[in-house]
Amino acid sequence: MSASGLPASLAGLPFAKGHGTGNDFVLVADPDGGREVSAAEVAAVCDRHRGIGADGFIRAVRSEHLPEGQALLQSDPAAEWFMDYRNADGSISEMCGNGVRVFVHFLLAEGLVSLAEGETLVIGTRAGLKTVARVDKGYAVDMGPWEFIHPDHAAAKAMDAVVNAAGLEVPRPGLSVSMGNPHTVVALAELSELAATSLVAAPTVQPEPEHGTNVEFVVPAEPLVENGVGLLTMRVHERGVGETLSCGTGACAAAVATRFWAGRDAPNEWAVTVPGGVVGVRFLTAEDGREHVELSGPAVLIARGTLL
Ligand SMILES: N[C@@H](CCC[C@H](N)C(=O)O)C(=O)O
Repeated sequence: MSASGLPASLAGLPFAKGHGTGNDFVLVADPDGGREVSAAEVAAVCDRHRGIGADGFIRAVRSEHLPEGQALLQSDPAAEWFMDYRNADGSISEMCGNGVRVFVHFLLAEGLVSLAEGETLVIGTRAGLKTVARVDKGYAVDMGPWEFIHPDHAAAKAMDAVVNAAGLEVPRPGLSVSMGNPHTVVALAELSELAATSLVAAPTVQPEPEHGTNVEFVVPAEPLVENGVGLLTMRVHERGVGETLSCGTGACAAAVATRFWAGRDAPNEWAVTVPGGVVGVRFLTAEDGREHVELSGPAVLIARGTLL
């Protein structure tokens, strides 16, 4: 332990702090992959009282230095950089939608990549390759295809989980969706019900996806669609964190579930309002012929520093 109270192993480590719609991250550049971080180190840095404070910790490593990255380089040699993502408690997550935008913003600010208007950057993640472009108000990320988590999910079955949280009058039906990482989405009828739901403790989900789940409570607007865009308000309890101001993969899962519930005439474009702002979600047919989900939103860096 150093005098700062942080693990002594972290002393002298340069970092940046950033966020995407209030979902905040500590970012560290480790191009040669020599600076593995432990769960205890991540938890200490992300501690909001004794550390820098963040929902997640992101290490930028050249893909060639990680086994997961090497595998991705075989399918796309352009995937030079890998986003090594940890939740605030130190656990690993496969993917972070807000994080990947902030990650690219960080790589640009550090001069590690360039990304001109009209160009794209391919990033390696534990949920596969993600293609990122600059857009008007930030970055757009091709998040790849979505999937139902429960393999026995029948297309006719609108719900496949029962979710409970403090403040709900009765347990609610939910739908579990993978965006590379797990989500369970619950629709509520009223904004007042959303406000009354307590996310201090993790909601219970039955059956719970094998590796736990992030839980999104959504209130579809009435009317649902304005100028061709579906409108949702969402709060989220993130696996490995707690309630956060935003979750990019969660917003994608929320749009997937609500579009599924709304049926054939539901729009392909969505605006998801979270406590920290608004993110955009679009459904596109990609070059591989499959439906992909695109997430767009801002990315901000607020500070650079050195851990003591
Ligand atoms: N906030 C992220 C998701 C981060 C990972 C999540 N907590 C998990 O464990 O899967 C996002 O913006 O997608």
